[in-house]
Amino acid sequence: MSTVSAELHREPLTSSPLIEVKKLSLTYNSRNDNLNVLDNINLQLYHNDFVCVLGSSGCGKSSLLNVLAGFHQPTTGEVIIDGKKHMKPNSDVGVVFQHHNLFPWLSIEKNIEFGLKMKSMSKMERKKIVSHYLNMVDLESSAKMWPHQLSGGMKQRASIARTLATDPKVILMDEPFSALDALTRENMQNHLIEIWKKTRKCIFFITHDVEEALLLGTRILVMHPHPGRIVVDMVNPLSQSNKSIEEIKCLKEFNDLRYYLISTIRRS
Ligand SMILES: Nc1ncnc2c1ncn2[C@@H]1O[C@H](COP(=O)(O)OP(=O)(O)OP(=O)(O)O)[C@@H](O)[C@H]1O
Repeated sequence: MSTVSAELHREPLTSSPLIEVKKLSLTYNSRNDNLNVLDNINLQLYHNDFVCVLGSSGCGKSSLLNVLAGFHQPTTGEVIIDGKKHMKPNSDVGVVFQHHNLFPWLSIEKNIEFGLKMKSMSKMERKKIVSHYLNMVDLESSAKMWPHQLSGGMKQRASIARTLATDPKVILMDEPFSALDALTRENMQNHLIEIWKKTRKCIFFITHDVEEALLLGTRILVMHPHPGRIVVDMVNPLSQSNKSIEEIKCLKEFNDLRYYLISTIRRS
């Protein structure tokens, strides 16, 4: 690596972590085999963090996300969210998957409203929140449409709005744009940056795309496999830039970091 300095993440002086992962390991047990997928993961996530997670296929990224979501229990160690041990899925944690999981029998606005009904909110409150998030993801004119009438990018925007509407403390995203064409993907990246700037939600975002991580993340993690572990946890110096995506891609620093991250992933 030439000019790039991959600093370790430094704790912000002002806040305590929103999420703490302590000495976490995960083993999948099957009849014939035990697969040690995650080993000694220690991680702190803060309010305002946009953490992008990179690593070769099978290194355990989704397994880590599943533990953070509460879908899997760690074999050892623990996940603490806002001071409480996290044991099962709850409204503190929102998840956006690679393929949207909108209910096909509900309109877009009803999909976004769904989680709010679960929270027993008044109709007026629900209407206000749905309208706010429809506006944030630029889908006001599609409010009455059904999921099958929307493009792939619009469906993912609706999924993000539905997740945001319930006001989770953290949003976990598992390759949310990987099924989209290049142009839509770039559009979605711009949307997500804008949403993050407005909400400053803690986002944990898995991607295979090093450029995407550099364009979106305030922090970048790289995992290596066998067993899955974090080998890089760095602040992304490009996240402070006010430049456009196109301008950032032309920077020497962008290309140096890209080269550094790709070679680190390849070394696994
Ligand atoms: N439910 C499960 N039971 C048994 N093994 C599993 C299970 N889920 C994942 N694995 C295995 O755990 C390892 C890590 O898988 P995981 O999906 O977490 O990796 P990943 O880094 O997200 O991969 P990809 O980038 O290809 O999505 C793989 O060897 C996978 O086969």
